Amino acid sequence: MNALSEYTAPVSVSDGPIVRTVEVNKWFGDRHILTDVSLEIERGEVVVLVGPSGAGKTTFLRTLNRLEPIDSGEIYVDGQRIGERVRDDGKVTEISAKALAAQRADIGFVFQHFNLFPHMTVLENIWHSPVRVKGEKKAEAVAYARELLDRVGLSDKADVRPRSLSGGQQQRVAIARALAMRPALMLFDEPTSALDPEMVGEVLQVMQDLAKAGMTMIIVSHEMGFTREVADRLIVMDAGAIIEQGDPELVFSNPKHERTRQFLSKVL
Ligand SMILES: Nc1ncnc2c1ncn2[C@@H]1O[C@H](COP(=O)(O)OP(=O)(O)OP(=O)(O)O)[C@@H](O)[C@H]1O
Repeated sequence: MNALSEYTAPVSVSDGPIVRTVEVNKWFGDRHILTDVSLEIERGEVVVLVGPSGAGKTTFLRTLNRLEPIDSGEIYVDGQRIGERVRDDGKVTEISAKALAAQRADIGFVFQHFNLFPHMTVLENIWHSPVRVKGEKKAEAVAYARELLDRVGLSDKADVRPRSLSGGQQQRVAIARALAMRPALMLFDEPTSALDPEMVGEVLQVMQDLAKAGMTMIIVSHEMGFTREVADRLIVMDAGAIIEQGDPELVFSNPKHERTRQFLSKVL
């Protein structure tokens, strides 16, 4: 499989952290799901987010591209406030659906279930959004889609339908599809947890290549071997809050929080 070494990040609009959240709070009904989550992620950083079931990891990822609106706090991606604008009088209002779609295009999202379009070929799945959403020229989008397919080791599958691929192959296509939008940031929500064990390695390899190529990544995963090798930072969430973070090896060997210790004893 070719390395993703030629990945080119889009031109950034700012020099600061690629992600900055300030005291983000989220409620579902009367349940407080995210509590004052403040976080900065640097460009090129690979962060793995862990925590027990229900800790709020998925919800947090979804707030980053506004799949979930927040109740209070601020979220900036590449210096831009996501989904909201602050009016001159200080009031916060939602941006237009079109402006939000443009912001979302900068954030690649890979889910547990790949949700490829079944009626399109593998190649069409990859170039479709850059043409439809970003207005790229078809010939260029197709050429880049072929390049990405090659980089995830699936050049020979360009013209087949997703259903004829294995789960691991489909997830690699989903990663290529997200990369086709030339995102500034990639979010992964348990990308290997729905796969048969023998498929996990090939997907993690693609993610590792991407990390080496300098992509900024936030990954929810319980793959601690991968985390040890690839992550710059491990963040532990519990009950909607960040309780601990740091170099994965240090957190593994010397967890500061009892809840971290309990969680790690189950996954290490
Ligand atoms: N749309 C929703 N409406 C109501 N409650 C929700 C909704 N989505 C998530 N929740 C609740 O929010 C809490 C956090 O869920 P979330 O999926 O973010 O946790 P998680 O850390 O990703 O868990 P897991 O590891 O099980 O995926 C859970 O208690 C969940 O039931």
